[in-house]
Amino acid sequence: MYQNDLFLRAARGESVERPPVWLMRQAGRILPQYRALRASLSGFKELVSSPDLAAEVTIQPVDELGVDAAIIFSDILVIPEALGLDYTMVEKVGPRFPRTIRSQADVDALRPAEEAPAHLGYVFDALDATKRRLDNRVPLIGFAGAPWTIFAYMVEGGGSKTFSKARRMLYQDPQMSHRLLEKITTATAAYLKKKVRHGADLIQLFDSWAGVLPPNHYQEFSLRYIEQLCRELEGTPVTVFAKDARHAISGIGKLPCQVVQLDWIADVERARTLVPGKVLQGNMDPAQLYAPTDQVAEATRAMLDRFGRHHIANLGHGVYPDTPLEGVKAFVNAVKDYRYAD
Ligand SMILES: Cc1c2[nH]c(c1CCC(=O)O)Cc1[nH]c(c(CCC(=O)O)c1C)Cc1[nH]c(c(CCC(=O)O)c1C)Cc1[nH]c(c(C)c1CCC(=O)O)C2
Repeated sequence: MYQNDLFLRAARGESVERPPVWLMRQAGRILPQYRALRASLSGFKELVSSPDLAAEVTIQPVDELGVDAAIIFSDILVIPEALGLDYTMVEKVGPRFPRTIRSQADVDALRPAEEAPAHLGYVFDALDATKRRLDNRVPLIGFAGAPWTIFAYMVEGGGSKTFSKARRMLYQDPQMSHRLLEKITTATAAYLKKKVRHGADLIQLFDSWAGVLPPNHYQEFSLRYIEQLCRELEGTPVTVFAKDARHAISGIGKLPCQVVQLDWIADVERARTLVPGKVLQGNMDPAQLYAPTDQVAEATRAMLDRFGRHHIANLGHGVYPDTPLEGVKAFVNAVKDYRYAD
């Protein structure tokens, strides 16, 4: 079906000749083509909501870097927006929500979860345009935020070091917290199923703020909703990324998902033991790509040796926007030149 299906074969746990490679945030400011297009637009949201432009930047890293998978250009924050909570993307600051969730009345004022996909037509159109233009060269990854991470943005109103407003709500009103998480989960499940119908071959769930929750709260307010999403997506491979959640790894190992993304702090040997039978994705330190290119290549080979088989090469988090393109290419090419020993 695909000219290059290495990524999907590896994600299904098949034995492949070398690990596939792609980078989180590969469609973005590391590419001069992206920066040029972005400069001609009013902002990030115009790019996200214009299907042809989103398709164009989705494919740029496939052409420029030769990665083994494309990831649809979008953002995890389209879900709160579809639920009726608008955000703005402030240059050099990040996302800001002018209105946040503070009470049950705020939760009730959101749109019904079932209606969310009807407000996300531009994402499905972007998937359609991307599939046409990719012309079966490589598979396409769809994604969403994990419910806890979306909850954190909706309550906090933006990024935060501590997410103390969001965490306070878990202690002060666990019932209401669950109602909001249920709503986010229902909307996300409907959205992701529709992404699959529009050609997403694998779904990655980003729990970027997993690391601020203690183990009991991670189980109660995050993992169970991720598990629900994995179950609803049965038949489609799912990758789970719980960033900075060292304690969560054994719980994630029990999820009905196929791939587990590791951050760059993670201990690969420990993860192998605690996540038996799953494919691991990751986990080069994004800062490693600032090094001279021969060192990048050497560090990449060392990482591939450490993981062994059943691995998808990636960074431990999104590529930093000011990473030199030579460093990114040295990483991708070192993986593509690698062969498993046996
Ligand atoms: C937390 C989170 C967000 N968005 C996302 C996450 C989870 C991953 C992670 O932990 O980083 C996910 C995301 N955001 C974006 C993608 C596109 C696909 C890809 O990986 O290439 C993906 C997968 C585009 C984007 N999303 C954003 C950009 C930069 C906007 C620009 O070009 O001006 C891109 C390319 C903006 C964004 N979006 C978000 C933040 C905090 C920011 C600001 C930080 C920044 O500027 O890099 C929310």
